[in-house]
Amino acid sequence: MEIIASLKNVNKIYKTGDTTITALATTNLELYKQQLTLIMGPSGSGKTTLLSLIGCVIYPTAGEIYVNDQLVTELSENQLAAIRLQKIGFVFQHFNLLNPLTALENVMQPLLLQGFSKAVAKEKAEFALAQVAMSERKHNLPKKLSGGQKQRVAIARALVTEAGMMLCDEPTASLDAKSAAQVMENLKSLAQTGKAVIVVTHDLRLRPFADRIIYVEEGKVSDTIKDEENYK
Ligand SMILES: Nc1ncnc2c1ncn2[C@@H]1O[C@H](COP(=O)(O)OP(=O)(O)OP(=O)(O)O)[C@@H](O)[C@H]1O
Repeated sequence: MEIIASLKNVNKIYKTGDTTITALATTNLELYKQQLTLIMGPSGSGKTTLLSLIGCVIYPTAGEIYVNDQLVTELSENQLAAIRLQKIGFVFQHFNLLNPLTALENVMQPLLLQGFSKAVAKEKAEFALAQVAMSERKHNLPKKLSGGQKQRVAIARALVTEAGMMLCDEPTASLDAKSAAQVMENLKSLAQTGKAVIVVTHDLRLRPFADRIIYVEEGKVSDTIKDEENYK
């Protein structure tokens, strides 16, 4: 299996006043292409911190992070922003679509930011929308779409740049069970096309969709669950 990102002796410690919070204890981890990896854990356990580190959103307190064999922890904020735009797709719980724009225009946005022409952006955006079965709704504004449909547009927007890695923070938390299953099926088939799809969730019902599950409990990463009672 091909590695897309790795963490070597990485930790993240927050200091506010007199208190020190170890959001992520020292972690060694490799993430792979062509896999849907679930990062699971109770509220406040460090899942978003781990995802933000992998996604080049925050710097670790110590350790090294590699994305596509590039040591990203030595890069500047601007260089990290460029990596996020080109190499990583983000999907959030609340979709974060731009309301005045149609589904198609929303998906074109990251490509226009990257400097693609409108014609090329449109062609690529239409292909991405087809991958999540949203072609028929491409001219709809977000307010005319259901929650599940909005999330599929958000997934198309995350994959349109041909990012190798898709990072999803609670992508199904606002959805009913049927829409959540459809979104997870979409993400799973994207993993099968070669992408590394990494999904943070506290919803244990999503486990059947995963190729791999990583548990984060009290800032510690492991491949086994300690106490299911803490997950809600
Ligand atoms: N910017 C910050 N400053 C101080 N403490 C922080 C910061 N970000 C996170 N923390 C703390 O680090 C710990 C881990 O937070 P994190 O958001 O990673 O957990 P989580 O598992 O994603 O939680 P949830 O499921 O509730 O989103 C928590 O104790 C949190 O309060």
